Amino acid sequence: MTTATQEETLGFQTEVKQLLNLMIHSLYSNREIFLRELISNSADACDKLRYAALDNDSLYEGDSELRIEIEHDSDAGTVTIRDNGVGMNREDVIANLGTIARSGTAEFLKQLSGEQQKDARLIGQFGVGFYSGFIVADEITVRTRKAGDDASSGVEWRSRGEGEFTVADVERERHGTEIILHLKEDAQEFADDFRLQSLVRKYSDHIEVPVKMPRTEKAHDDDGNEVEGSEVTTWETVNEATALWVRPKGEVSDDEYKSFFKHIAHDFSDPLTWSHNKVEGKLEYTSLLYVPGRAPFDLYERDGARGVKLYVQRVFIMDDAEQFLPLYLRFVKGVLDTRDLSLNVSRELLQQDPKVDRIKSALTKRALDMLKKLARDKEAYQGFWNTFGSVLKEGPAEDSANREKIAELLRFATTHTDSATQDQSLADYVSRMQEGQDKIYYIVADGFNAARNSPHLEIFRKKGVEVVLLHDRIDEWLMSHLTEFDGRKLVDVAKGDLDLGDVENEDEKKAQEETAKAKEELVKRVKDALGDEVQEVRVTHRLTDSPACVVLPEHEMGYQMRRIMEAAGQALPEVKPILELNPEHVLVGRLEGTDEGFDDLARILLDQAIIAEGGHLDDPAAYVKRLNALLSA
Ligand SMILES: Nc1ncnc2c1ncn2[C@@H]1O[C@H](COP(=O)(O)OP(=O)(O)OP(=O)(O)O)[C@@H](O)[C@H]1O
Repeated sequence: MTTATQEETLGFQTEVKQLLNLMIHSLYSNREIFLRELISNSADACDKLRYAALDNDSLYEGDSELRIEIEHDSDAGTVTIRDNGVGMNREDVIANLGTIARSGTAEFLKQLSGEQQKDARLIGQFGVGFYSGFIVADEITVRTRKAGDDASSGVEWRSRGEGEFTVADVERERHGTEIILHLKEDAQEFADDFRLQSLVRKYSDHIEVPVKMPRTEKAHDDDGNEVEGSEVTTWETVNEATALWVRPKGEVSDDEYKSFFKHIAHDFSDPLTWSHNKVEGKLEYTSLLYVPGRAPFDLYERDGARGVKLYVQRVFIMDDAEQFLPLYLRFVKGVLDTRDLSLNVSRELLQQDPKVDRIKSALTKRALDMLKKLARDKEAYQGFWNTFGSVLKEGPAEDSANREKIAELLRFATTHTDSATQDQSLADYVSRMQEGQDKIYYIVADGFNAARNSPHLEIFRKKGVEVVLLHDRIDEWLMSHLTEFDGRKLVDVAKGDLDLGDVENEDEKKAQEETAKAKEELVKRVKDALGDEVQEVRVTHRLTDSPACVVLPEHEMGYQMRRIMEAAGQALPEVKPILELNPEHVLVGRLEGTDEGFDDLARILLDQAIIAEGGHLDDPAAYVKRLNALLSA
């Protein structure tokens, strides 16, 4: 008998209430996942107990055969999931089953719209865990006791999922957790042996902890009739119950790999690809790495979950061991099982162990190779790139040792396709380079159209020289660390002097020099008119349609990065642009012939060039006034 004392009723945290509401509604057609989620939690609880018991055997309380039991009562309409894992005390229960302690949750919930399909996708990204029980149950009872505590420290938690829950102290002989789902009227189908067994096989086959279900048999008399009262119940293991990564590759089916991914990543959708490796020799480890099909909700959260599930000789040590993969591969999920670390390893110890670095560098290579293989399938890779490309772009800055490998995996929009889709590799670009071209050209702007229509591209389009079009926030940062590819320099077309190499012939170069000479007087007048608004004025041949453009010195921080840093509150020293004039343009010709109003026209050309660059004018009203005066003259 359990006598409940110290009963108190508490409210769910607001986020839990919101999540419950939306989840029940939007996951209706995915209802069966509740079982996978609850089994996953139980398996984690068993893993945690095994780990804690390494130091203190008595935590097993004489019951070291870790297992999960599932039973149902079709008359009562209940399904029970029970484990002899680590269990929870009262405090744990209130914290774990009453709140969501992940940062970014509130923002995530704001994105949910009430539109079923969209929300189901988003909630899948978030991971619903324990609360998914309420998709099929209108009441849940949890009974639990922390391993090692007294039998009197059991806790009972009850809730109808409607905003509050009740906790009470109960006597509990067994440690571990029991979750009783009181099925909703329309979910009674789950109180069925066959249904439950097939769900366990479908979702939880590869979990190392055995999942057991009871089988009751009755004896039969000589006439073949069942003998009353002769029932014998045995607990049969329903799942395969061996750790999937331990099995040889050839024996694991794609479906098994996929469902294992869903277990470790708490993801609803299939992974894009995976890589399973057993390494022997100096380092000994088995790794199974996955690229998910979609981004988790906290991909850009500073403290978002990342890293692999770490095992030492098959014993679970920790989730999210972030020391084994670089930050730019934070989307990779997986398992690492090694003999090279001690079972007592902690997060702090991981940071000091040189073997960790060696494994990290090996796993990084594996992950990059896995992406390289994936890239052979253009369509699948595009899916990957659209989801995780901007994270991979952090790579060259973070991991200079693998810079070239990462560079091969990058995809860009370029003037070759003139489309915003980032689907061209640098190798594609190099294969199309013009005769005499020895550099890879790129432009960085705030948006795709600003990049594509930048005046800086005019000469490149005229000469048929391809330019990489960059506009992601990270792009300028990326390019500041990616200065070469395949022996070719990467050059920002909006910085420094224009150098088209041998794409221009000697005659053209000579003609340009002559024009520059002929315009020396004009250049000087413009510089005098603009004063220290600009650091230099010169004529250019990079323009065909525009009268002028602004250029930055070669090693200056670009406009995009400046704007991002300024928006983040960083004070930067002011930088004056170089104004370049197109000597062929009619407005420049007109400027040359102007005396009165020269300063205003020169100023208009400068302001326009800044606007075309995506920049902001210091005094936009003055610009409009000057322009209007000119238009109405
Ligand atoms: N069977 C269980 N035994 C012990 N603790 C449990 C059990 N089920 C849940 N918990 C505790 O409750 C916490 C919350 O569970 P929940 O499923 O909501 O989230 P999670 O497992 O941490 O995250 P997610 O499932 O999204 O990865 C768990 O982290 C764990 O500490």
